[in-house]
Amino acid sequence: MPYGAVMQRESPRIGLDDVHRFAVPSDPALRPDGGAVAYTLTTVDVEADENRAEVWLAVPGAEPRRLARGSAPRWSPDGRTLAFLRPVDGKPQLHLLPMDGGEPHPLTSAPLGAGPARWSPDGTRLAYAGPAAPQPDPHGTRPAYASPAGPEPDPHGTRLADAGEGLDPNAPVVIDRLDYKADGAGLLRGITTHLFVVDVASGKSTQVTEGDFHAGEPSWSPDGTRLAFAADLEPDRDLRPGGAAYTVLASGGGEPERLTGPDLLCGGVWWLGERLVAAAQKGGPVGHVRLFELGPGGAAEIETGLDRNVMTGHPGYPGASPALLGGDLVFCARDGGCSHLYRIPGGALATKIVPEEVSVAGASSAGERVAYVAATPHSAGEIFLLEPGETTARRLTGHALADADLYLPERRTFTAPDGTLVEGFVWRDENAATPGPLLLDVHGGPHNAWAPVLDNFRVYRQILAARGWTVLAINPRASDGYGEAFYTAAVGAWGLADTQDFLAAVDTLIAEGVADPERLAVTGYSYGGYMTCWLTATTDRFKAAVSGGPVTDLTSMSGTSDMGLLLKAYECPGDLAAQSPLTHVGEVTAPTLLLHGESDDRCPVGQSEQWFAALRERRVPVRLVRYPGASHLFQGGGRPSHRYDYNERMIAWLEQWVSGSRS
Ligand SMILES: CC(=O)N[C@@H](C)C(=O)N[C@@H](C)C(=O)O
Repeated sequence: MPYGAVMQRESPRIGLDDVHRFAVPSDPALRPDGGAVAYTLTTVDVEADENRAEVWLAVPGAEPRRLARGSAPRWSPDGRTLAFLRPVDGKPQLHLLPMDGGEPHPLTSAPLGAGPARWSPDGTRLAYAGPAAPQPDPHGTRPAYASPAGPEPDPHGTRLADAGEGLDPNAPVVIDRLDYKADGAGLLRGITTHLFVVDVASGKSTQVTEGDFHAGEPSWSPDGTRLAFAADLEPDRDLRPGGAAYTVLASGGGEPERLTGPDLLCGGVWWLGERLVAAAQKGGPVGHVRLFELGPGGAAEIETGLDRNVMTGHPGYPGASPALLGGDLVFCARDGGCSHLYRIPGGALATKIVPEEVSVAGASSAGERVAYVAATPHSAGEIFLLEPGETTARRLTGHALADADLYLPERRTFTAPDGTLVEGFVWRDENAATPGPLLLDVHGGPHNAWAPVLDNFRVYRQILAARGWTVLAINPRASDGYGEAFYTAAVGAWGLADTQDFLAAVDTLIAEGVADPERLAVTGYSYGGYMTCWLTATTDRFKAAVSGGPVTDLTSMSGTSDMGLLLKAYECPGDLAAQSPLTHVGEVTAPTLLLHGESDDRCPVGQSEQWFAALRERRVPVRLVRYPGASHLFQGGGRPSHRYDYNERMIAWLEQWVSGSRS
C-alpha cells in the first residue's frame, strides 16, 4: 500500500500502514482529587507527515475525550486549570485551560519557547526549564559561569546576530568545548537551558538561573520559595561527566546552592512533600541510577532492596519521576525487560505495584492514587489508574488497535556458553513452517532492553511473523533490568563480551528446529546497529543484515558523537579498534542495508558511510538510506513517512536476500 493511503485495514494482521494508525498516550497527570487523568496522546497526521500531539482527559467510567491541541498537561493545585504546551510560530508556549469551560489562552511568549510547567504549591506561579539565548557580553567581563580560559566575548565563542530573537544561521560557529551539540538539537550555538518562573495572573516571566550550564527540570519547595534542579556547573563539564543537585530562589537573583558532592552524578531532583529526593549514579557514569535523600547531613542512599536501575524516563527509555503515594515513595525500575512501578512502604523494602507484563512510561500520583501509562503485549500504551487498596489497576483508555490480530511475544531464557542466563522474547506464528527464516533483533544502548510489549514503531516484527519468520529479541549482558553486574558486563568489551549471548539464543532455536541455519538475518538500531555490523563481520552465520543508526568505528565515533567522550572513557575504555566492527569489515559477506538519520548527532551518519564505503569497495551488496533531518531518535518521534519507509525497506531487503522468504 503506498504511503499515505487511506488507512482501511486490509487484513486483521498488522500492516505497514499501521505505522500511522497508532495512538500512543504519554505524560499522564492525575488531578489532585484523583478523579481524572490528563495526558498527551500522539497520533499521526498522514497528509502533513507529522506527529500530532493533543491533550486528552480520561475519567473512570467515561470515554476518554480530547481537550486541546498540545502536550504536557499539568493540573493547578486546585484542579481547576490545566497548563500545557502548544506550538506558537514553531515554538512551544505555555497555555492555560480553565476546566470549568472556556478556551485555552496563551500564558508565555518566550523568544525560544517554554517547557513543561510545574505549578507552585499555591497555584500562583508556573516554573519551567526552557531554552535561553546566550548572554551577550557587551563589556568583555567574565560571565557568571565562564570557562577557566579567562574573559571571553561569550562563553561559547559564538557571534550572535540578536540574542533576543535567535541566532544568525549563517554566522560562523566557534567551538572551544566538546558540548557544542546535542542529538535532536544540533549545534547549540551557545543556547542553554534555564529555569523560568511565570506569574499566572500577570504572565510576567522571570529567568531565575543563568550562565553557561543547562538546568534540569525544576521542582518546587513546599513553601514555594525555592526550586530544586539538577545541573553540571563545572566549567570543564565537557571533559568529564558530572551533575549535582541545586536549589535556587524562585524569585530570581540568587545563586544556585549546591546540595550534593562530586561522588554523585545527579540526573534529577524532586521535592516530595518535605523530602528532597535525587536520582544519581555513584562513582561513575556507567552503572545503576539510585535514589538518595538529601538533607543537612548530605545525601543518604534510599534502601530499596533492589539490584535494579531506577528509571526516571528519557526519550527511548521508559520510566517516571519519583513521586509520593500516600506517604510512600514510588519510583520506576527496570526488571527483566519491563519498567515497573515500585512502592517503598514506610521503612520496608520496595515492592512492585504494577503487574508483570507491562512497561511503565510515565506516572502521576495524588493522595493514595497513582495513574500511569503502560505498554502491554496488546497495546503500545494505555492509561491505568490504581485505586487505594487495589492490587490491580483499572485501564481507563482503549487506544490499542482493537481490530488488529496480534502475535504475542513468548518469553524465553537461553544459556550462554559461559553459563550466563539470557532472557529473550520470540514473535512467531505457531503454524509457520519449520525450520523457517529467523530475524535476530538487537536493542540499543547497550543498556537498553527489550520488553514483551507492542512497539508502535517495529511493525516489521508483526509483518514478518505473519510471513513465516521467527523474530528473536534478546536482552544480552549489558542490558538493563538484570542487576548491575549484568549491566556492566560488557564495559570495555563491546562485541567481545556479548556476542556469545546472541549466538547461543540463535543456536537454541536452530536446535529446536524452529530456525533454519541457512536463513538467518540480523537487525538492530544504534548499539543494535553496532552489533548487526559486528556479527556480520565476525561470523558468516547471517545471510542478510539491516543496520540502523550504527556505531561502526569507535575511534571516529569518540570524536564526532555528542556522547563520544563518555564512550571512549567509560563505556569502551581501552582498545577502541578491538571493539570496532570496522576493524573486521573485510570479513563481511552479508548483503547489508544501512538506515541512518541525516541529522544524527549521537551516532553520526559517517558511521554508516564508513561501513558503506568498505563494503562497496569489496562489491558486497550494500545500500545506504539517509533520512533528511532525522535525529538519532527518529524511530520514536521522527517523520511518519521515515518510520514507514524504515519498516518497508527492512522487510523488502530481508525477503530479497534470505532465500525462500519472499511472501
Ligand atoms: C546511550 C546511547 O545513546 N547509546 C546509543 C549508542 C544507542 O544505542 N542509542 C539508543 C537508540 C538506545 O537504544 O539507547
